[in-house]
Amino acid sequence: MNKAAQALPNFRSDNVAPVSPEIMRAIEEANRGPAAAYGDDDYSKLLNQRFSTLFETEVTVFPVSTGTAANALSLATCVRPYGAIYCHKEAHIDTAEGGATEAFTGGAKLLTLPGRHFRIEPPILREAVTGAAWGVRNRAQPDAVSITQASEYGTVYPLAEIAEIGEIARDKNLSLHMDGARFANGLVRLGCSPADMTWRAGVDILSFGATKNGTMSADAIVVFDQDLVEPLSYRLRRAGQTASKMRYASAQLLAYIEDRLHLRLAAKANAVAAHLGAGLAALPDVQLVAPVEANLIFAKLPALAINRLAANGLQFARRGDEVIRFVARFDSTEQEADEVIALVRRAVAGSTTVGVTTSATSRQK
Ligand SMILES: Cc1ncc(COP(=O)(O)O)c(C=O)c1O
Ligand SMILES: C[C@@H](O)[C@H](N)C(=O)O
Repeated sequence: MNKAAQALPNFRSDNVAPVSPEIMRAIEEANRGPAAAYGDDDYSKLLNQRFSTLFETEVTVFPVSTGTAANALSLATCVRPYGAIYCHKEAHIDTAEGGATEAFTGGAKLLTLPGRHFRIEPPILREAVTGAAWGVRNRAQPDAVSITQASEYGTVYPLAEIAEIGEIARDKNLSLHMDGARFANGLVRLGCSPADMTWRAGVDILSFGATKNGTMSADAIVVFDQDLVEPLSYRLRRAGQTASKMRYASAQLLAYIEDRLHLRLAAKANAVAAHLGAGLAALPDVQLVAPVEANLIFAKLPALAINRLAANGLQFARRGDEVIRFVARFDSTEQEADEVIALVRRAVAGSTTVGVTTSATSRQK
């Protein structure tokens, strides 16, 4: 990448974020002398207690290294090989995890559903569940519902919607999984407690994302339904997700929830996203595809404009010809957002000029 492009703000993903200074200090602090392996260290032994306090109920916590592992192993623990999982048609478990859930469940089927604002709509779910081929041997049998909070398009489920989805799941004895890759961003948006956004609304198992929000490849699975703990523990080991030097992931996760750090970091990302989204929405020929409720912005603009932005080296993800995705991080700034707004303004103005030709490669996601 040329030097000019390197100087541009990077809103490609929260996955490009550095590790937050607080988390680096926690790693440094844990890096002293030998420590027991595979979760028997002093940091890992504190996880259940500290997370049970955070979630105001008994939970069991398993550090994992990726969100995909968290999702696939969570679902594998509550879904039979001949089972089915309801998820939104834009769900990450269906669109971007290489079939991990299908693999780790032993072949479960993802039943994708439409839904406005990129969220599962309870009436649509209820209709699908009610009309499922229950007991029909040649059809996958529903076992779970998976929702993403905040969603893949940066929208956030209101508590009442989660509770309604939880009720539908419970009525049909389905497990409810939450992909919380951007969990803290959702919490900040709602201003609610972790308990209210999970188990109180019926969530049985949570992919607790932290990597996008400041940790170093340290995510976790938080289990509310304690019947899932034992089978999950075996699945984690056989999947290579029981780290020998678990102290480093555990030290990070403890620091991440200490003194509301997770909320402080997410709040910074959400605030910059709101600023960037408002600035883009005010531009001619630019429309937001979804409300900005977390740290992601999806905007529709002329394909030529996106090509120009790519040609200039701006880092972003793309959804088709005319939709661009920007993701704000805990270390993003409003100044960087203003720079992107100015670049988009010029790109759109330039792209509407007749005869504009660019050889930019459009960058798919
Ligand atoms: C909504 C969502 N869920 C899950 C994941 C998977 O996380 P990872 O890339 O760490 O496997 C991502 C990706 O970053 C994501 O955006
Ligand atoms: C690309 C996608 O898989 C990743 N989760 C991101 O949001 O950047």
